Amino acid sequence: MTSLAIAANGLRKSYGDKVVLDGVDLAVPEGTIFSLLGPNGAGKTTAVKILSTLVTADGGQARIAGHDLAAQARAVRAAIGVTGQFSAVDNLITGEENMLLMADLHHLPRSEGRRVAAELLERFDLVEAARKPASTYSGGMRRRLDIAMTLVGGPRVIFLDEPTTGLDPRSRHTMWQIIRELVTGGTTVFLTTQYLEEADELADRIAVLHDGRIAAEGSAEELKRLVPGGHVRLRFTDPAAYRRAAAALGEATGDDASLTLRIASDGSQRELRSILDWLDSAGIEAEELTVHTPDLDDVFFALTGGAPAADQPKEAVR
Ligand SMILES: Nc1ncnc2c1ncn2[C@@H]1O[C@H](COP(=O)(O)OP(=O)(O)OP(=O)(O)O)[C@@H](O)[C@H]1O
Repeated sequence: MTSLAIAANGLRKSYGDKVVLDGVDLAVPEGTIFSLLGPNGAGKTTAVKILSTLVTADGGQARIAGHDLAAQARAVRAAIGVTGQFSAVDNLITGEENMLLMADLHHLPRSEGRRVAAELLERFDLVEAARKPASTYSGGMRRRLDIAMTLVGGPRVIFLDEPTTGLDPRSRHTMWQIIRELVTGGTTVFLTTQYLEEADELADRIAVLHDGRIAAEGSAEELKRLVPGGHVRLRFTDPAAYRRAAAALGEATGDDASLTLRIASDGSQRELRSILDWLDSAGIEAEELTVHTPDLDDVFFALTGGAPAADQPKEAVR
């Protein structure tokens, strides 16, 4: 049986009369990436602060890496690393000095500290910048240094609070690669993000935080199955072909202006084949066939009651 790196029950937190967390349960198996997804102000950072012992919950319990959050806070702190909005990087000193300072904080012997720092600077592609002040680093370099510093203590659970917010696409992809590599060594990653795409890319399991509660939880695929919205779209250039298809396909919704038909479908090979077979046998030629499968945007907006996602085809098959 896989054990849980994070197990939380009924976490509550209010600031004044604002309820931020209203009974949050979490179960994160060891060696996996878990993503807590939510819009600005949903309470993601508050959850990270509670689970990393920085803030005390008003109610509920949690065990992190097997240690009770309230009774064994020191053991929890020794087992975790936290990076994110509250970066530990000191701008006035170099990247290497930041690393060595971290090694000192973890009471590593000097030679061991140097070895670990060099290894991590190399791993995070910071060797060239190592002797430069951190103030000269780009946003992506600073995040990499931040994570490298967190790894000095060999944490079993890492909290990454919005690790890619504000990064350009290239740095974001580098960060994703780093996060994936973290779990291959057995580390557990608890990631908060506002980016659905990021959760979809990285997370084994995703929880959507809304109104202080977990509105839904599951793998990206499981969450996508929660919302309807999958369809196939046929676009015609010949109005006569469009009308014939519309008349024959009773269940399709038509848009006369764009000569487009929309047919509810799960996008499976079987359903696509039957649509194509039907078109062939009726001698109707569609200009274009596109498949729209629900994505995390659809899930997120369905759960949080926002505006529906732009109705864009995600995958063209012909
Ligand atoms: N120390 C505090 N005192 C008062 N209110 C707070 C405090 N910390 C957070 N809040 C409030 O709690 C709510 C949740 O904040 P939190 O930072 O956890 O959200 P978040 O989901 O991490 O959002 P973001 O994506 O903007 O970081 C917000 O309304 C915030 O204003």
